[in-house]
Amino acid sequence: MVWKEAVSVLQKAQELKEPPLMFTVFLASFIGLAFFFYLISNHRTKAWRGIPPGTFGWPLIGETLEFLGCQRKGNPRDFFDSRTQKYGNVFTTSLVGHPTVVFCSPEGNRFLFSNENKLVVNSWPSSVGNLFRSSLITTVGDDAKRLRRILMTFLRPEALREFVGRVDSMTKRHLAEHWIGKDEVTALPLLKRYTFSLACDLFASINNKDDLGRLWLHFMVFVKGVMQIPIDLPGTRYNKAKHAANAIRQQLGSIINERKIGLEAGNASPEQDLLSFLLSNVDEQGESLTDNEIQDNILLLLYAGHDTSSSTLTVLLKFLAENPHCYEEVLREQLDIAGSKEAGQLLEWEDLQRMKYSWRVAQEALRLFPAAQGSFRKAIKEFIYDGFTIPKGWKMYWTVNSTHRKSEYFSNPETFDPSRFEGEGPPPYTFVPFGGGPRMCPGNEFARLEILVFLHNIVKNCKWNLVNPGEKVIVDPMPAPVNGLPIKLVPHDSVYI
Ligand code: HEM
Repeated sequence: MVWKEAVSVLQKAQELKEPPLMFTVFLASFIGLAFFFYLISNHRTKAWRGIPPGTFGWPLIGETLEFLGCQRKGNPRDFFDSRTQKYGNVFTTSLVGHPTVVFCSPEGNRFLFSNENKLVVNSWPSSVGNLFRSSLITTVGDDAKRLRRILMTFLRPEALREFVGRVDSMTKRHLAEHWIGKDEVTALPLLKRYTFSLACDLFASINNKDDLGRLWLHFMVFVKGVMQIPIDLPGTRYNKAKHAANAIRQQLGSIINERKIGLEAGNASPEQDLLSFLLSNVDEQGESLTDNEIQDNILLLLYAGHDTSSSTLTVLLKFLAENPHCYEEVLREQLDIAGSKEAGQLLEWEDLQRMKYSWRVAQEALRLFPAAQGSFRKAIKEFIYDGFTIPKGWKMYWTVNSTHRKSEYFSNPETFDPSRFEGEGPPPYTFVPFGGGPRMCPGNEFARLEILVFLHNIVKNCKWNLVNPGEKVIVDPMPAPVNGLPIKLVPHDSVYI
């Protein structure tokens, strides 16, 4: 943003015939200071004894712009590959204002996942912390364990199995409204709408069109500001996200108040959605979540839960169009399941367990285009890893981009091949789309549910062809085809919906 502002001042000055003196002084000072700090910061890595090699980049912003830039160009691995070639599988950089050590190997993943609360704790950039306040993502140690236990009462398979039929009927409605009977659709925006509506319904029974629409508008602004340098000035993505988060909290606050009344009067059920679960559940100390904690955690789950699944479904549709033999195999599996059901009978949890090939296809999509790129940790004490010192307080980052497309772990890594997940599957800690250890994604079963139910219903109805074969996929912040994946729908002769 600092650059953007400097460039816009520069453009304004260029419109004048002669640059004003103040501007010249400002620009010279800016460049001079930036260069001075750049030199200092590049030396700083050498000032610490025994830390992994690397550079800190620019003052404040470090190497964040290059890190984000590689993602937006569709090549998130470039940032890591260029550094691991120079420095090895563990290197130092500076991201979002912090010195950060990046771990780039299955051993590094295992180390970070298994040392949570012993040597490291979860630690997102302050932009994320400020936006999500008291939610799971910003808490560590016993507080995180407590929150996770409470959230898992809803997200664990035993609870989710009760919601499969509801997800199936919502999916059928969504397809009938937006896909079936259309010649051409753009997949990504529709899938975002699908996963967002599903999450709103299952988390807080928000299904009225006006409420959903209002929440959606705020959410689109919010999502863009989460992984940004936290410059809180009017007009920055981060500042807009803060305002959007407040509006979302307000909307959730009213729903919480209404629900409390409904639960007391017996007009709402304690099992109807996540919100009811949270209002009705107490931990072992007999405490339940405060209203603020509920708002923050629902905001987090809506954020973590809808863009990730819609991104995965979109790339999945792309791969199935590009690999007709995989599509045919998924269709065969899903028609087998459909054939075993009575007319009008909805899917059940046991049906999902039979979708083995379809899930391998989804895993292969998650290998090639993982929805989340990695996550941050912080050292709670100084320790040695692989002969290097990691100072107390420093950040660490693990990333899917260091293993998912490496030929050491995946033969022909660029080829879409779901069969690699047969049998024992990939070596441990190489395929990590949901992370691992105590901070592993708590929504993985929920994501599997949405993805498989959608796949079941779409393949039963149609095939599809890409309007733009070879459409590039960028990562901003999730993988997304640049044009949102327009596809031509080709209905089957018989309709199975
Ligand atoms: C394809 C879909 C998804 C992918 C690839 C994914 C991936 C991830 C990853 C990599 C993490 C970070 C783990 C770490 O810090 O080491 C994470 C965290 C998280 N995810 Fe997911 N996720 C998905 C869907 C969901 C869904 C559907 C939900 C909610 C229902 C969800 C909720 C969360 C939450 C709350 C966290 C923070 C956990 C913590 O800090 O302890 N995710 N996810």
